[in-house]
Amino acid sequence: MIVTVTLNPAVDHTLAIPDLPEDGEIARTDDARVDPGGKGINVSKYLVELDTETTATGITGDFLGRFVRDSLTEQGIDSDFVDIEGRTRLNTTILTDDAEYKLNHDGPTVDGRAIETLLETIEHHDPGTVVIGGSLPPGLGPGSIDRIARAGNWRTAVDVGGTVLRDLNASYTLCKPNREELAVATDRSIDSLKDCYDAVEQLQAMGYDRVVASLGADGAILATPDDLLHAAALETTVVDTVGAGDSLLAGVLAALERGATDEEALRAGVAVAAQVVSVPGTTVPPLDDVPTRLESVPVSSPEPFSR
Ligand SMILES: O=P(O)(O)OC[C@@]1(O)O[C@H](CO)[C@@H](O)[C@@H]1O
Repeated sequence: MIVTVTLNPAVDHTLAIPDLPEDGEIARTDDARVDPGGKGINVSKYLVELDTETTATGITGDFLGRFVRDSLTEQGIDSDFVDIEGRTRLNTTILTDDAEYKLNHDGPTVDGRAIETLLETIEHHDPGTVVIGGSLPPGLGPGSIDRIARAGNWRTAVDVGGTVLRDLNASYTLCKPNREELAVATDRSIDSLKDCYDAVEQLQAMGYDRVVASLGADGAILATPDDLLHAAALETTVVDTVGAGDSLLAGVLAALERGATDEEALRAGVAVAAQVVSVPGTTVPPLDDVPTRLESVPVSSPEPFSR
């Protein structure tokens, strides 16, 4: 069973307008939606659609926190959050005809004591894997992620920012950087796939057993202690990319949880992400046809890196 931890959840507000308004103008639209979000929560949403047992936990507060919890319950997603006095944030995505703007709030200040309550919650669910996803709210540092990773006999996977990836010290079974996070975590400029492979190997040397790198139109990489695999992205109509990395991670984890090979897991992740980018916000599209799409994901082992 996979417990996801979102230390800084969000209500995701997604609005579509043809163009951004000029200074002083009002743009009006009836094309808007709100979803419970934050990276760990999204992973749980996709895991449930992939028939994988999961509970979402983390730290919520006030009426937006209530919205997150109630919406997950309505969507049939098990959750068990620690409630604090501060207010869960509202993150906004504006989709215009030719661009995607994402505005993320810092979130409420969280006291380190909330982490101790959170640990009891995680332990209560007895997870095999804990996935910690998203930014740290003000008041918490990377040490709180290490604290969760070290607290139990579970595997810990992280989907966190580049500087946090660099600063973590506990043992991690997997991390999921995007291109920018790869660059920051390894202090490299990333201009080519070869740069990505080098950065991924550097992250493994830093102690992450497996690295799943989400590279947008360039597909994804899965590096394990034995293999380095690259999958090209599937052709799809992209509505927006919010949640793409979370769905890649969920697809990989769900497949590994079922005992799939690394290559099958990478194919599954890429197939799931292709479905998710074709719907707005962090809406969960039907994912039951993923098994039929696996063979269409082109996977290769980059020659100079074959292990
Ligand atoms: O500010 P963070 O925690 O890095 O990212 C939060 C967020 O942008 O990530 C998710 C998509 O991956 C959204 O649901 C959410 O709004």
